[in-house]
Parts: sequence; C-alpha cells; structure tokens
Amino acid sequence: MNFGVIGAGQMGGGIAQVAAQSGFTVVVHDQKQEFLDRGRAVIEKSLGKLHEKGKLSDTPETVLGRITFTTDLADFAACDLVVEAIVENEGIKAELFRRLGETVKPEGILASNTSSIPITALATASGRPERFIGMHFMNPVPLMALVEVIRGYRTSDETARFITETAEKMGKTPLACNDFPGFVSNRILMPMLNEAIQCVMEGVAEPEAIDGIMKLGMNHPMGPLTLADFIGLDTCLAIMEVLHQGLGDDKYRPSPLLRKMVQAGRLGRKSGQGFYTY
Ligand SMILES: CC(=O)CC(=O)SCCNC(=O)CCNC(=O)[C@H](O)C(C)(C)COP(=O)(O)OP(=O)(O)OC[C@H]1O[C@@H](n2cnc3c(N)ncnc32)[C@H](O)[C@@H]1OP(=O)(O)O
Ligand SMILES: NC(=O)C1=CN([C@@H]2O[C@H](COP(=O)(O)OP(=O)(O)OC[C@H]3O[C@@H](n4cnc5c(N)ncnc54)[C@H](OP(=O)(O)O)[C@@H]3O)[C@@H](O)[C@H]2O)C=CC1
Repeated sequence: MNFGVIGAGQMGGGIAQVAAQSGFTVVVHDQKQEFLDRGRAVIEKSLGKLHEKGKLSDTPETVLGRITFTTDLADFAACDLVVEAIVENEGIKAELFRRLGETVKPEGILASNTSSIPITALATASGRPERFIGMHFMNPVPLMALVEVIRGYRTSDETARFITETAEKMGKTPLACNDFPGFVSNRILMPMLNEAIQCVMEGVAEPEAIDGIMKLGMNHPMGPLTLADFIGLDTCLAIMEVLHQGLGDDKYRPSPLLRKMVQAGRLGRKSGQGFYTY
C-alpha cells in the first residue's frame, strides 16, 4: 500500500513509523525540510529502542528505507491512503484537505488524525466525503493499541472497512464511534485534564501531588498534568475549545490557566516547559 502522512510532528512521525513497520511504502510531508529532519530523527530513535528490545521484525534501516520525506504535496498523487496529522485547527485542516482532494488519485482515501474537529466538515472540504474518515491514533503511536475510527455523515461502508483492516494490519485495535465533538476519547479524557489544570489554578495541590494522587490512587500510567504536557497544551486547549463550542455546555470551558500558559508559549514537553521543565 502507498501510505501518505501529512505532518512530521509527534503524531505524524509515529503514524509513519508504524505504517513502515507494517511493510507499507510511506511518504511524509511537512512544510519545511528542518521539520522533516526532526521527524526522521525521532523515528530513528524510536526504531532503535524497539530494535534493542527485540520488538521489531525488520532492521531499523529496512523500516526507515520504506519512508520518503517531502515538502511537495504532489508526491501524494499515487497514495491509496493519506492520514493528516497537522495542527489542531479546523480552517488549516480544511484548506489542506481541499488541496489533497485535488491532488490524490480519485480512489484514494483521506483520513484525519484530528483529536476533536468534526470529521463531516473536513470530509466536505475534501470533495470526497464517501472516501473520508477519522483515523485517530493515540500518543505515543508506536506503543498505544487503540485507533478510534470515526465515520463522518457520508463515509461509505467500504471506507470504514478499509480503515478498520488497515489499523489491524498496523497491529492496532480499531474501535468505532460517531462524529460528535471530541468523539469518545477526548470527550472523556480532556475534561479530566482540564479539571487537573483548574486544581493547579485554584491551589488545591501542587502539580506533583495532583499527578501522584491520580497515578497512585487510580493506577493511571501518567498523571493528568504530565499527560497534558505530553500531548501539548496548545492541542489540549484546541480540543477544549471544540468541546465547549460544539457541545455548547460550560462544563467544557477551558481553564483560564490553560489558556494563559498557551499564550505564554508554555506548550509542555514540545516547548521545553509546561507544568514541568523538560
Ligand atoms: C490527545 C488525543 O487526541 C489522544 C491521545 O493520544 S491522549 C494520550 C493517550 N496516551 C496516554 O494516555 C499515554 C499514557 N502513558 C502511558 O501509557 C505510558 O506512560 C507510556 C506507554 C507512554 C510509557 O510507558 P511506561 O512503561 O509508563 O514508561 P516508560 O518506562 O517511560 O516507557 C517504557 C519504554 O518505552 C519507551 N518508549 C517511550 N516512547 C516510545 C516510542 N515512541 N517509541 C519507542 N519506545 C518508546 C521508553 O523509552 C521506555 O523504554 P526503556 O524501558 O528502555 O526506558
Ligand atoms: N499530541 C497528541 O497527543 C495527539 C494529537 N493528535 C492530533 O494530531 C494532530 C497533530 O498533533 P501533534 O503531532 O501532537 O502536533 P505537533 O505540533 O507535534 O505537529 C503538528 C504538525 O503540523 C504541522 N503544521 C503546523 N501548522 C501547519 C500549517 N499551517 N500547515 C501545515 N502543517 C502545519 C507542524 O509543522 P511545523 O513544525 O511547521 O509547525 C507539525 O509537523 C492534531 O490534530 C492533534 O490534535 C491526535 C492524537 C494525540
């Protein structure tokens, strides 16, 4: 299969890596060569770790050899499937899908890894709503089992079947849900992270204590503030905005502290500082 990925950030890089581990021929796009170089280095490091642990059936070089990196969207013309993983912004994604709809061969399927943005709106922008779907991987992609499969209003059965089978070929467990703001994963996860941030703002406890309470008390692998830093506070804020606007209920109001930290450029792990310093 010719597998395309748009965005070489933490999610795009992980999706490209797992697609290549599954034997697919992969092309990855980002806006600038330096972002592609950074994405490639992250993939190399992850493959090295998996190889060390005997969790890779091919050598890291073989897997990496299946991936090409490009700044030219025209290189996606022959793709059977393109998964988009760029910034969580509806306008920017919609414009990208309009271009992909004109570039990728007509029978190619387009998918978004969006955390929360309506699949149906992006499907309309693509001009091929029957062959459009949400394919939502979890972070870190090489380690997490789930792919949330979100059907838009006009997604065909054939497209849903193809994505389910592709996720399985990638060693993931696909689970289906419908197109509502935040789908299932982030409708449930993100209010918890937002509430943890609200606890920091109100001085309920120090970040370390909040994380410790949720790790030791609820057996969560990461505390909510560590996880928010890991996801990216900009992405968390964007998801909360979609929940708040899309569901129209103030229980989804983003914490003012979350908003302020994003305004200050404290985006979590990717910027070196969030609730913790990296
Ligand atoms: C926002 C959205 O739209 C949706 C989302 O994705 S929400 C986020 C969902 N993800 C989560 O909730 C993740 C929660 N965290 C976890 O499950 C775990 O902490 C984890 C799987 C990430 C790490 O596992 P862990 O056992 O707790 O910790 P850790 O010891 O750090 O990691 C295990 C190993 O995996 C390795 N590892 C971590 N990321 C890796 C990657 N991308 N590739 C390869 N190896 C990796 C670590 O280096 C570590 O290796 P060593 O044992 O050699 O040091
Ligand atoms: N972080 C997470 O835990 C998860 C995120 N997601 C979703 O995946 C998507 C990507 O998130 P993530 O990988 O974390 O984000 P990153 O910030 O790591 O990467 C985003 C990518 O989008 C590119 N980008 C930014 N602006 C534009 C633009 N205007 N046009 C084209 N490309 C652009 C970035 O390139 P540049 O370097 O140029 O900015 C970068 O390659 C989002 O939709 C997010 O909601 C889904 C599951 C989990």
